[in-house]
Amino acid sequence: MNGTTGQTSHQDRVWSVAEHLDDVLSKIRPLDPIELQLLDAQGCVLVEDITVPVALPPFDNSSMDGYAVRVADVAGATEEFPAALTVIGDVAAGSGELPVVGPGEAARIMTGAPVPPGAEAVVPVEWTDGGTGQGPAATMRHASAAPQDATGEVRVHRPVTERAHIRARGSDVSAGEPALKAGTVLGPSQIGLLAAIGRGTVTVRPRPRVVVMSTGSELVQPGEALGPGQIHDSNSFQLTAAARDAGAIAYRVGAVADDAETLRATLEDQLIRADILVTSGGVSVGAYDVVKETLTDLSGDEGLVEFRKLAMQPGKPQGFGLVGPERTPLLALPGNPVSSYVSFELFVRPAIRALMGLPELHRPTVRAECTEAIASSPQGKRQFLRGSYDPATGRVAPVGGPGSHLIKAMAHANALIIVDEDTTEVAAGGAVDVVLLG
Ligand SMILES: Nc1nc2c(c(=O)[nH]1)N[C@H]1C(S)=C(S)[C@@H](COP(=O)(O)OP(=O)(O)OC[C@H]3O[C@@H](n4cnc5c(N)ncnc54)[C@H](O)[C@@H]3O)O[C@H]1N2
Ligand code: MOO
Repeated sequence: MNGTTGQTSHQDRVWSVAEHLDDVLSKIRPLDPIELQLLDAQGCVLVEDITVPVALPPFDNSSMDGYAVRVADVAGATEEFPAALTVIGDVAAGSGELPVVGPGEAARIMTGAPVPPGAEAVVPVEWTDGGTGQGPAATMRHASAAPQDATGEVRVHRPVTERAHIRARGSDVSAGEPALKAGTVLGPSQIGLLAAIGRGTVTVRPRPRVVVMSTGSELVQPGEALGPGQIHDSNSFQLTAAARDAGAIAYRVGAVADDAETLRATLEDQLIRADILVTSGGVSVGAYDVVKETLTDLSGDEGLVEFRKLAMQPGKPQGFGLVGPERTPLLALPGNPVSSYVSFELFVRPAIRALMGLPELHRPTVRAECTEAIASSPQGKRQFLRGSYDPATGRVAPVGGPGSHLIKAMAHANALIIVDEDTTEVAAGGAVDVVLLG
């Protein structure tokens, strides 16, 4: 499919960052919705409108630990001249059988417990003697230590108005009202609301499964000793972490050697569990750049991956296409560690978020004052330098140089400083756009 002629023309063309991103996003469709348990749906986009089935709160209940009383019984009460009421029992949260509060009576009631019939208000325990016959109570005595407090007499020191300290049925939300609209991203509070209205499952777009595969015969798993010429595989760890951070379920495949057959077989194996495939390395012009070699040669049935040059630094060589029977998106990122991470941020992260159907695909970008001069930036390329952004001052300081092997500087940065295509230098104090990495 992607024969020599097509390949040559693509090689000639230099793509802008925006063109490559548009091409990637134009080929990504949100994943089909599925029904998930509430906690599994965290961070996902709801695809159904949810209506409240029953009012919240479902019944009138107390907002205080105290005594459920009749208003007239405590009118004019003071500490000096308290209203003495007969305690007829306890109403704890979860109580099903409620005592009826008659004239001159009170029921001891706990926060969240249903207001018993006959009661018109709740007096907080601090406004009473707590049944001790002493001064104002600071707290109730535990039922296990003082079971007698559920009966006997309580002295109330202050009057209450009708409905005081009662949370009315439906005061939060009434039955039939919309709870959440389709398109809502489910954060902790939305999950809390769904649970409160009794939803155990919801229909959402699922988290994409991202398979991350690094390539390179020089790569050794961290924790293992290095031989001559070897380095530890850091990209697959960084990219897997980045995929999780973007909201995906990420699977890291150990580094694949620079061997076309192994790579092809590994890809075939991994397709089954991937909504998106990410490779690092092997996309440049070297003799062992096996990702490019293997994926350029896919038969039409297997899909099509294009390799292209971007007007960008780092991240010049990139591959993108759809592979396998499901035409799974594959992004082949350059192997230099900073290049692969910056490429992930710019292209893979938005793709993951598009698969999730999220409304905002991109990291926030702000305008910032650059604390140091940027002496030279390549003409015609969009450069992404690592930076440390201080939201308090709105200033960003470059961290490390432009080299795409500078792993430590990346780890000490929280932002990418954009030096656009037409800018070759930035004076100290000059304004730059900054991508906040969060
Ligand atoms: N003659 C040319 N050489 C190169 C060009 C070019 O245009 N002409 N482009 C350079 C640019 S820009 C980049 S970026 C890299 C991309 O190279 P590859 O994608 O083929 O990556 P590799 O050659 O496999 O590795 C590059 C570099 O990164 C290290 N690496 C790779 N994988 C990992 C990993 N998982 N963990 C840590 N480090 C990794 C690898 O050892 C190399 O040092 O090509 C330039 N060359
Ligand atoms: O463009 Mo490469 O990505 O500098 O290192």
